[in-house]
Amino acid sequence: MASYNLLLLPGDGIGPEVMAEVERVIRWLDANSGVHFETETDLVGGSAYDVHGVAITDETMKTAMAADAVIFGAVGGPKWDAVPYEVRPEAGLLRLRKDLELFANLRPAICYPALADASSLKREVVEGLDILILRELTGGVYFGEPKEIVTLENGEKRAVDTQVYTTHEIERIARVAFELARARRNKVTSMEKRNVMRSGVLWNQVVTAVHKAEYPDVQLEHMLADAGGMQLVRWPKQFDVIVTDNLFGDMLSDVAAMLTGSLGMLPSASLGAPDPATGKRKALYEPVHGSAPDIAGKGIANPIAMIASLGMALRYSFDMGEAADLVDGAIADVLASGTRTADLAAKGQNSVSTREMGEAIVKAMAKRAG
Ligand SMILES: NC(=O)c1ccc[n+]([C@@H]2O[C@H](COP(=O)([O-])OP(=O)(O)OC[C@H]3O[C@@H](n4cnc5c(N)ncnc54)[C@H](O)[C@@H]3O)[C@@H](O)[C@H]2O)c1
Ligand SMILES: CC(C)[C@H](C(=O)O)[C@@H](O)C(=O)O
Ligand SMILES: [Mg+2]
Repeated sequence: MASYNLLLLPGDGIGPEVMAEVERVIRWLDANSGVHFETETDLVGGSAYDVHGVAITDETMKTAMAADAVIFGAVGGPKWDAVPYEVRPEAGLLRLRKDLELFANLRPAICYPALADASSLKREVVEGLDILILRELTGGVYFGEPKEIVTLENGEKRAVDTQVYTTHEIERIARVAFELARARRNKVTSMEKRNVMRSGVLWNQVVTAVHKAEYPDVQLEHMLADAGGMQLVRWPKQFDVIVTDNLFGDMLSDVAAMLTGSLGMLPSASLGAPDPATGKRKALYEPVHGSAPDIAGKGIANPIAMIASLGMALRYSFDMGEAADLVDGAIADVLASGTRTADLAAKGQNSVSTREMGEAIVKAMAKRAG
C-alpha cells in the first residue's frame, strides 16, 4: 500500500483549530482510500518562538525537507508584535518557502455554486468563477537584499526593501503558468508594473519570450497590476491563470478571496521544481488566510480553505485525483445543503462551528464514496 509522510504545522491563532478538521479528513482517507498517511505534528510561528525562541527550529526544517508534504495552518498574532523581526512568527513560514525552494504558489479562487450570493459582488459577477492566481513565492521584495533599517547621520531612519528578479526566476514561474493554463482554459494574464519598476520590465520581457518560444498556443495578455486588481473585482471571469510576483500575488489573492465568499475559502499549494531523478517535488499546502486573531479560540473559523488545501496535496503531491475530487465534491455538497460557518452565513442565518463543518465534510465524503 502506498504510504506518505505528512508534517503538520498548525501554528497560531485559528491554525490549530482548522488543522484539527484537516486531521479528521486525513484519518478518514487513511481508513478508506487505500493509501496510508503517517503524520507528525510540530511547532511553527509564535508557538515555536514561545518554546524555542525562533519561529522554526533547524530540527523542524529537517523534518519538513524529508516529508512528502507539509500541511501548514497559519502563524502570527498580536501576542508576538514586539518580538525581534528575525524571529517573528511569519519568519518561520518564509524560511520554509525559501529553504524548500517552493517558488510556485497556486491560489485557486473558486466560487462554489451555493455561495454565489455570499460574495459582496453581484451574483452574475462571481457565479461559476474558477480562476487561478499563480504567485511567485521565493523572490521579489520578500527576499531581495538589502533589507534593513539604517540610521542616517542626521538621526533620521531609512528603511529599505529590495525587489529583485532574475531571468531564471521569471522563466520558471512563467512555464508553470503556461502549463497550468494548457490544462485549463488556455489563457495567461501576466501582471506587473513595468511602467514604474525595472523588475516589471524584465518580468514582461521574459514572460513574452517564454510564450513565443515555448507556448505560442496559449493566449497571453499583459496587465498592469493595479489595473489587474480593479479588473478582478469588476469582471473576474475574464481571467484563467494570473501570473504575478510575490507581493502583487499576496495582495491580489486576498482580493480574489472575497470573490469566493470569504477568506476562509481560499486554499493554496506551494510547489518546488520536480527532482530530475524521482519526479517528486517538495510541497507545502496552506490556506491563504492568516491566524485570524479576532476569532481565534472561539471555534468558529471556517476550515474549508485548510481542507481544500489538503485536497490540493492529494492532487499535486500524491496523484490522488479521485480523492481530491471527493474532498472538493464533499465541500460543494455541504455548502449546497446550507451549512455555513459564521463568515459565510447571511444575516440572521444559523451558523455551525469549525468542528461541525469538518464533521459535515467527512460525512459528505463518506456518502459520496458510498
Ligand atoms: N499563511 C499565514 O500563516 C498567514 C497568512 C496571512 C496572515 N498571517 C498572519 O496572521 C495574522 C493576522 O493577519 P490578518 O488579520 O491581517 O489576516 P487574517 O487572514 O488572519 O484575517 C483577516 C480577516 O479574515 C477573517 N478570517 C481569516 N481566516 C478565516 C477563516 N478561516 N474563517 C473565518 N474568518 C477568517 C479574520 O477573522 C479576519 O477578520 C498576522 O500576524 C499575519 O501576519 C499569516
Ligand atoms: C504571513 C505572511 C508572511 C504571508 C505572506 O505575506 O506571504 C501571508 O500573507 C500569505 O498570504 O501567505
Ligand atoms: Mg497574504
